[in-house]
Amino acid sequence: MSAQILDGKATSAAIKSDLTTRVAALRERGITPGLGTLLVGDDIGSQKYVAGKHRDCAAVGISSIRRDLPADASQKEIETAVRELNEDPECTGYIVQLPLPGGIDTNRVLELMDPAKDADGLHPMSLGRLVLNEPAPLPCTPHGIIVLLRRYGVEINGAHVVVVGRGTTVGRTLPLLLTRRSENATVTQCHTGTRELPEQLRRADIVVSAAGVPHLIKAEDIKPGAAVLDVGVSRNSEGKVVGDVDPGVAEVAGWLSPNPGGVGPMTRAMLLENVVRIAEQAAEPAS
Ligand SMILES: Nc1nc2c(c(=O)[nH]1)N[C@@H](CN(C=O)c1ccc(C(=O)N[C@@H](CCC(=O)O)C(=O)O)cc1)CN2
Repeated sequence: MSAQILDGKATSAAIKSDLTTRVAALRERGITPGLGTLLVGDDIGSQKYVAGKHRDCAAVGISSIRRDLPADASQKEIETAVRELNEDPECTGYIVQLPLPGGIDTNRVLELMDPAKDADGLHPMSLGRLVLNEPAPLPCTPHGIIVLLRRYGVEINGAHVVVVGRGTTVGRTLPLLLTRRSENATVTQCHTGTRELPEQLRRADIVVSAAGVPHLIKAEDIKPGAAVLDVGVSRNSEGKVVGDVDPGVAEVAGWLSPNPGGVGPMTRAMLLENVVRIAEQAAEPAS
């Protein structure tokens, strides 16, 4: 058996094509959505991701606002850039690329963002609204995972999902989305401190690994036919991405997201979706 590939590249291309139409409709009404990014430092991965986000914007007709600061930028300089993005009328939604350099108070930076411009769903107000089941921009990677599973007809309703990882962008937030009534999954959250991880994995219908530990997830720990999504990013000595999932998993799983080419492109597509939705909502405020 060989797993069906959950192709994030192809799926995100289809989503971007729909978004192009929605952006054109906004532009016809004189509204130009603009994505702002704040990137601090010279981490190769973060630079690549931000560059990719702006390429995507150009492809769908969203305008781009880039603020890049050096790795030694102070807390105050970063906060000033956030305030400028809050005030910039051309920037209708923005993100602070994570992680920020060591020594920076990330939560303080995120708290300063205008929640009405939160394109990442990571502002404390958005996260609180998600917990409370209120409408909010959804965090891009978890949302992308759910859209990818749905596009390939993987049953989420009633599934037992094991999420490996406890970071804000995936591990903490994905269980919040999966346990909504609309998804109705049962979630076990694991992390690098979990004892007996293989036993947990073997019970899963869907495994999502975002631990950042190369080849942590082995074929012998996967239930035959399960869906496995690889969100882990480590880099080898040539700078190439190495995922959390061992290549042998392809022989046991029913579905597998490649890495690269799986969840990453979906993350970018969901960011565009948030930017477009924020602009549409601002154009037609709820009565
Ligand atoms: N503010 C945020 N910071 C970070 C987030 C986030 O959602 N918001 N998530 C990750 C990084 N990330 C988005 O910013 C991201 C990761 C991966 C990709 C992607 O397209 N990856 C490609 C491979 C690219 C490569 O070779 O490195 C793929 O998987 O095919 C896009 C965005 C942490 N920070």
